[in-house]
Formats: sequence, structure tokens, C-alpha cells
Amino acid sequence: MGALHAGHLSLIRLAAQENDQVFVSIYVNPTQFGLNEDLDSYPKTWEKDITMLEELNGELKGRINTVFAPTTKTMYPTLPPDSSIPGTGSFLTITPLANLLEGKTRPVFFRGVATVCMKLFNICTPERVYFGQKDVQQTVIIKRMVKDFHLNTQVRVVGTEREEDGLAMSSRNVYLGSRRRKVGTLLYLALRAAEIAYTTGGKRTREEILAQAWELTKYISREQDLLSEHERVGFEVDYLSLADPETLEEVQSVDEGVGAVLSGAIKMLPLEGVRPTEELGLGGDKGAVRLIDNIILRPVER
Ligand SMILES: Nc1ncnc2c1ncn2[C@@H]1O[C@H](COP(=O)(O)OP(=O)(O)OP(=O)(O)O)[C@@H](O)[C@H]1O
Ligand SMILES: CC(C)(CO)[C@@H](O)C(=O)[O-]
Ligand code: BAL
Repeated sequence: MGALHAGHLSLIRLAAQENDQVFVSIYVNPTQFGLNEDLDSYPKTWEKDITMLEELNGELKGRINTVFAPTTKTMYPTLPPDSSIPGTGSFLTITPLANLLEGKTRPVFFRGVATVCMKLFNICTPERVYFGQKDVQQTVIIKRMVKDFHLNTQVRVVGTEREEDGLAMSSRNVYLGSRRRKVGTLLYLALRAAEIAYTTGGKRTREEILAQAWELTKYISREQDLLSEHERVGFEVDYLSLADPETLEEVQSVDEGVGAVLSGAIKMLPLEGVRPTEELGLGGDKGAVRLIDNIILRPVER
């Protein structure tokens, strides 16, 4: 969706390694934003995106063949895009996957994603498509769509690029501002604690694994509570999940031969006690900022 960062570039780099020609799409797709979401404020940095792509194209010896930045009239030629829950128009729904996890909070999100991806795939007929693991549910849904609709493309998933402190790169991080940015790593730290319980702690049940993640969020919350209103950051955990990698249904224990997806979402709340000089990030701290992240618990080779 543009506002490019190193995570996006890693998808393009892998695509250029595996293919002679790379087609990059930049399109902020309205139908995947709910009516109450941030479509209007979503960061748009077109000039900078093009400069980044030109530089990258030099490094990739000109393999970026096309940057496709369509208008909404091109993508939705018949009816104007509708983001309401009934949604009038031509849509693809991939259920029950689209109703789980992110879909609970964002009920039209995956309908919009599957629909726009089908359009993009039909326009460009790619041999391979590249998606980031940061949006793990999206990758599972696109794989299901490709399988169920017999699309002739291979879905490639690229690992999550992170900032030095572990925060998953995301175009929406610019909404955080400096105070919330410092605490923004908490979801990753919580997922890592749960991962360690599985990989080195030998834990296999849902309760044992997720307890580690919950403990860490509670610890950070207590730490924040001790700070003054000018320093503290409030957050709410939307969900922490331990799910089957293909169905994304919650599991009670991890089958080592199958592995699992550990994922979560948190809402960083608007600040209290804002001082006039405080750096607030895009949007000026008007709303909560929702962050997602995940770690794959890989199957153990037997
Ligand atoms: N940190 C990352 N590492 C690897 N891939 C990423 C990362 N962030 C996004 N991507 C991938 O880039 C593609 C385009 O994503 P998108 O434009 O929505 O960026 P985003 O940074 O995830 O934005 P948002 O903040 O809206 O989630 C998706 O396949 C997404 O999974
Ligand atoms: C898959 C996608 C391009 C659909 O607009 C979007 O959800 C994204 O960028 O992750
Ligand atoms: N990275 C997925 C796009 C979205 O959150 O809207």
C-alpha cells in the first residue's frame, strides 16, 4: 500500500532473485479499510517511494519492470468501492479464515484484501507473488484463495523485517510518536517469551506457552503504571493467539509435526499528559494505534 520501508524492499529483493521481471503494485485499497478505520490518514509518500524503488532497481540491475499504481476507477470499474459490512459490489470472501483473529476486529478487511489481490493477479498474471510474514493471516488467506480458485501462481512468504529493537516494520508505525514508539516492542517481546517457552523451555500446551506472553504484557503494564502521566503509555491487548498454521483455529497444544502460529495485536492508547513540545507522530495522537506481529513455531523435524 506504499509508504515503503525495508520490509517492502525485502519482498522486491527476493522477487528479483527468483524472477527476471518484477511488477510492484502501490495501491491503498479502500475496500479493506472499515468505515471507522484510517483510510483518509493512511501515510502516502509517493515521491519518496519512487526514489527508493529507483535506487533499489539500480541494485537489482533493472529487474523492476513496472510500478503499477492504479486509480480506484481502474480497480473498481463498475461500482464505487463499498467498505460497509453488507458490501455491495463484486467481492471474494474466504471464510472461516477471514472471520478469525484480525477479522474479528476488522470485519471487512480480508474481503477487501482477497478481492483486490484477485484483481491484481488477474491484471498481472504473476508466476509468483510475494507477501510479508508480518501479515501472517493475509498470507494464509491468499494461499487458500490461490488453491480454492485454481490460480496459477506460487505464493512466497518473506520473513518480517524489524527495527533494531525488534519492532516489526510497518507503514503505520509513523502514527506512534516517540513515547509510544519506545513501548511499541512489547508485543514482539511477549511473543518471543512465548516462543522461548516452546523452543527451549519444552512447553507444548496453550496455557504454558501463552502464559509467558501474558506475563510479559502484565509486567510492562505495571511498569508503565508507576510512571507519571507525562511519561507513561497505556495499551490494551486485543488478542494473543496460538493457532494451527493452515486453519488458524486456536490449538490447545502444539503438535510438533505441524507447528503453530503465535500472533497478537495490541492497541497503543492515546497519551495522557501531553506536553506542547512532545513529538506525537502522524495524526497528532488523536486515536489508538493498533500493532500486529507474529512468530511461527516451526514443526520439529523427526
Ligand atoms: N516488516 C515487514 N517485513 C516484511 N514484509 C512486510 C513488512 N511489513 C509489511 N510487509 C509486507 O509488505 C506488503 C505490503 O504491505 P503494506 O503496504 O500493507 O505495508 P505495512 O507496512 O504492512 O502497512 P500497514 O502498516 O498498513 O500494515 C505485505 O505483503 C506485507 O506483509
Ligand atoms: C495485500 C495488500 C496489498 C492488499 O491491498 C495489502 O493488504 C498489503 O499491502 O498488505
Ligand atoms: N498490511 C496489511 C494492510 C492493512 O493493515 O490494511
